[in-house]
Amino acid sequence: MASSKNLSRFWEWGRKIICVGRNYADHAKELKNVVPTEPVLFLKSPSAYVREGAPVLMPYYSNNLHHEVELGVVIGKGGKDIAQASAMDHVEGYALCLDMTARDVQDQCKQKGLPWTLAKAFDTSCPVSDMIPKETIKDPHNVKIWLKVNDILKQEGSTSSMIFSIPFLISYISRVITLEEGDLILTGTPKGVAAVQEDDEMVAGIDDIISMRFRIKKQV
Ligand SMILES: O=C([O-])CC(=O)C(=O)O
Ligand SMILES: [Mg+2]
Repeated sequence: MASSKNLSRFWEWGRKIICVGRNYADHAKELKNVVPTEPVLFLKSPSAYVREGAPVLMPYYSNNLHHEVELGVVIGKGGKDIAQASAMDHVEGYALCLDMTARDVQDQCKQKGLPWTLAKAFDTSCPVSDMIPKETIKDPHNVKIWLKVNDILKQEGSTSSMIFSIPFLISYISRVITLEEGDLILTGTPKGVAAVQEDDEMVAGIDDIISMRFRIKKQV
């Protein structure tokens, strides 16, 4: 069945999910982190993907699951050492993504100097929308990403506030990690991250281009 795979269903490719942290100064500050001078990178497992219709699960070891709405960039053409000038040629499209974060676990990891895997990479930690064709978003550095919980607006930010641009991130990441078609880059979240509870409903969107909804359930 591998031949039936289509990049429009990038989440089925099982490729890398590369996340950028602290790419919005307002969010770095709300968590009392310094505003970075170089991108902060971490990874999620491909098993983190979850699609509308399935629940987002609170890991059994966390009591403080946070939403982070982010613009995702779907890689269409792989590469290593990609120049910023040609970086956008490697983009197939975009996706609306959530970087679900077990904040209590992340805080413990930070204190102990341990990696964030348990806080960031658990199953269902990466809800994703359908792929948005590249042509639909003419300027990915000028769209509004937003998220509501139970109809209350929690996050709303413009991608114009990103510290590191998409071409910069593609170039920077590809010096370290070879990019492959089907990879996804999460470009960071604006301020307003907060906890969700069992049975809460999150609705997120990119302007009025796309929206998606997910319900929170506890891992059993
Ligand atoms: O956990 C964090 O604060 C880092 C992060 O993912 C983001 O800024 O989007
Ligand atoms: Mg994030």
